[in-house]
Amino acid sequence: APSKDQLQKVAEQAHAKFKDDKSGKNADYIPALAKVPSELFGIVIITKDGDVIKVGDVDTPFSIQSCSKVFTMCLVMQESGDKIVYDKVNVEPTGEAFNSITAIEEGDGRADNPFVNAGAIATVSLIKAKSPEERWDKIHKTYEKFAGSKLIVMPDIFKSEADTNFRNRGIAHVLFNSGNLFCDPLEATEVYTKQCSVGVTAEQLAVMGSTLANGGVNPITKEKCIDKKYVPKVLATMTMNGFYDGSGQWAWNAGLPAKTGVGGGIVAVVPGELTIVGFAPPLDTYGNSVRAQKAIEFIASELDLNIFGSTK
Ligand SMILES: NC(=O)CC[C@H](N)C(=O)O
Repeated sequence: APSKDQLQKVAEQAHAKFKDDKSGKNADYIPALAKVPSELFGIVIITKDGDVIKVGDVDTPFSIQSCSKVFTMCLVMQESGDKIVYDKVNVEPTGEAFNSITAIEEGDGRADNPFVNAGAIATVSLIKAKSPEERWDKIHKTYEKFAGSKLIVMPDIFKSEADTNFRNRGIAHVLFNSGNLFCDPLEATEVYTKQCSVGVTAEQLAVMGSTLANGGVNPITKEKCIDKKYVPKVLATMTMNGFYDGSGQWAWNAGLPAKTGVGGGIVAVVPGELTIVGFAPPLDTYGNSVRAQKAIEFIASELDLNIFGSTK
């Protein structure tokens, strides 16, 4: 495994190499995301032993967005087992955009996988809860356990998305209509929107990822967040679906399970070793952060971390 000094050096190189890269564009379909400063750029690496390497804007909270989908999947697996996700949501790539409705209709009516919006909303609906408050509370507590710190919903982001999320409300209703959503559709959408609006720093997101790199145990707090036996399923799902219709290109370039969010975060996992988080708001056409991708690809390549084998 690379030493702490090596990790620090390569993280600094990645930051220097890509910090002036202006390509991509902030998400603007959620109006509040368009206003986040585009130049923000942070990189964090956390090892399974709890070593923390930080470069750049690592203390600025940003909305977790779709990186959250990983941890809600973990909650449902921990609560009800892995089979429920496989059976009720499915685990197949759609080859379509993250907010596709066509993908649901072209398949068998299920949401396809937990990391597109349809699948994430369906996953939220699988949480055992008697009220929206309880559903949200379980998610919130799960994320805080994975992060080992207090997390709050960013009010401006939540309001902005809740006021404009008509497409996600539509997706929830399409799923409900075919028997593939398991609570009230507006409740599922509202709780999903809240989970996407949780604010995390790059460091907090990295602690969340490091818990998956460490077999489900948070390496900082030592708390168990998910059974070890479920972690490979989560990482497999990240590998296949973490970047939506850009997942093939990511696997080719980085060779790491990872999940992106339209807030600009990407959390990547080297199983059994470490996590790498990149944060930079401008996105490519798939909705994945440009600089975070480049930084993680660079670090993975320099340190030869590709899970499929050495690329040297
Ligand atoms: N890809 C994403 O990060 C999308 C999350 C966002 N909250 C949405 O539902 O559209």
